[in-house]
Amino acid sequence: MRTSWADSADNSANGSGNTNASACPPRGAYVPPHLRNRTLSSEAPPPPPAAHPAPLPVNDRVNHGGQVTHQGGYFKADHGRQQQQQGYGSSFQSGGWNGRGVGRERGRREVNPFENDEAEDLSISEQENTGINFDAYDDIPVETSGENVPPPVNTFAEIDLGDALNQNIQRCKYVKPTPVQRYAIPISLSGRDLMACAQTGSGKTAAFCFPIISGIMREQYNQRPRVARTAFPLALILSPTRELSCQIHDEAKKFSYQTGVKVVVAYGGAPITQQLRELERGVDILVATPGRLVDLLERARVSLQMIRYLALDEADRMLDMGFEPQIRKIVEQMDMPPPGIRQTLLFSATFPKEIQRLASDFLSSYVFLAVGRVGSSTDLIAQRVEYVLDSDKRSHLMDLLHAQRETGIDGKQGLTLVFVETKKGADALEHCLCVNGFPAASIHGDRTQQERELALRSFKTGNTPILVATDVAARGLDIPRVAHVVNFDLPNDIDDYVHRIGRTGRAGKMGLATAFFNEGNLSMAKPLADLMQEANQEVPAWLTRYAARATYSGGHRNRRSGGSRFGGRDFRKDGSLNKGTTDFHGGGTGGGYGNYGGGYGQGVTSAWD
Ligand SMILES: Nc1ncnc2c1ncn2[C@@H]1O[C@H](COP(=O)(O)OP(=O)(O)OP(=O)(O)O)[C@@H](O)[C@H]1O
Repeated sequence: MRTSWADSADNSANGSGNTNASACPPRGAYVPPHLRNRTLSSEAPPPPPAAHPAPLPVNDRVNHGGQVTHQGGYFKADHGRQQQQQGYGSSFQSGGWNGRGVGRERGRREVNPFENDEAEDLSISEQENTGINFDAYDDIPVETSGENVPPPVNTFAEIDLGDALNQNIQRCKYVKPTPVQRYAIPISLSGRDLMACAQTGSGKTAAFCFPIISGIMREQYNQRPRVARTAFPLALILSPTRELSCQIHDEAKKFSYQTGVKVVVAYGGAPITQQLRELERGVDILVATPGRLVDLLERARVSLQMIRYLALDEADRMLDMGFEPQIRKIVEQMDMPPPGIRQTLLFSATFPKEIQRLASDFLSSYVFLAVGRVGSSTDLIAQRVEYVLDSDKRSHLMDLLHAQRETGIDGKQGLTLVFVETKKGADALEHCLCVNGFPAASIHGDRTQQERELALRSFKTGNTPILVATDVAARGLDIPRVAHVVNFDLPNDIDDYVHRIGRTGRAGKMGLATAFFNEGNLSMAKPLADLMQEANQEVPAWLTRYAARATYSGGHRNRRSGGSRFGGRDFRKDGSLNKGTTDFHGGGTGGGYGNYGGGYGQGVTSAWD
């Protein structure tokens, strides 16, 4: 009989299990708490040096040539920009598309992307999406700004996305739109540019995919240039990591099944020949990482001249110092139509003002949408912070993992994602966990793409229920059953923390996030304490003292200094750029929101590829 990993930890501690355990250095040799006779040093954090007395932290192109009308149950937009593009008709036939072959991808039988879902135990797949707790969203504050913002919808039925897409929404078991979808879909369908900031795990992928797919279905794009071996996609979706691009591709394929809209993915680390072959077979929506796309553009295998929709997922990350030059090259220096001709959709859970300012170069008379409280730190994610010395982190982590054996979800072991700062640190921790009987895999930028995919698959399936990761896995990844996120090493930036913990507590489900804090994380004390307080989490008194100390010593440089009720605030409202109007929706009690930090601190880019 196969024993569980926690059992094998017990066995190894008893000397009967893992023979590799002896290979681990003495500090790494794990002894479960019940077999030990000592208390953890981390349980009683040393008080910080006397702090200065300090108060405790308290708890436009609007009408771009067309009117948006609400006709017969769906939004119709007379996009002025479409008329500027040659060859774009607009005879949307509800439920079908123009000249697109149902069930065929340019002569090939279309693979049913729902096949695996249907083969799965129905009760599980039902739980995944229809089990979403929409009540958790009732009290969510929403802010829109910009001129003539189209009104939100309450149901998918209110917007005619087309029969084929509607069927796919049903196949996905999406019963009603999430808050970001309620607002973003009508805004995008009306043809407006959009900067959307909404909590992690709240359904942003569908929020930008549905309008793109529906738009392509509804219009005729039959006059694409014919240049041998060059692909002319109509939509480009960029994301910062290979894994996220693959995930968006998988989702987009489900949403576009039998619509005739063809989705292709291109990302680095994988052989380019296969991707070229796919592109040659035709592409409507290209999902890509920036590096591989630049390669394809330079080889003239892709032209952006027909791009009608540009979406940046994790847009703040895409426009920070690591990626901005590549993004500018793709968007501004190649042959992509300018803002106002193409429609641009930017999505993230975090949007620092400095990045908003950069992003506005890519947009035309856009709507800003903020949904939900800061980042993902809603009540759905229970946040804990523990004082743990660097030297105690491994044994403390193993204690947490050991304790989890007792608290499986629905009789199943939940998955645990452990974030570390460096690639070497990831390797070392994975090794230590494995030799101590905790089946772990790791993922970081020094791994081959094959190794990365293998690790992710093994984690998703529960074969290795622990994944040690750098920030390469911090954003966007939607892995069901991630019950616990451990910040073994805290990031230097509170926004990175928001994205990391957002790998749990997704789509209305509960999750747990534990952070190990020590003197090395002083700059995170105040933003972390503020964030936890805003999310109604218990802030340990010692963290409050560190936060006060950090404030007084000037150690706090994080960008979200003021705290905010929203994941971001429209930077246009701060200065002379404020031409639009602002609407607030829902959100329960008042309290307004403070400044969204401003300033853009240097991000840690080393863990990214
Ligand atoms: N309307 C809906 N009803 C039920 N489930 C939904 C709905 N929309 C999306 N989901 C599910 O919610 C989960 C999270 O969605 P998604 O990955 O798009 O979140 P996100 O907002 O992009 O998160 P992140 O900020 O981490 O990238 C997915 O499993 C998705 O299938």
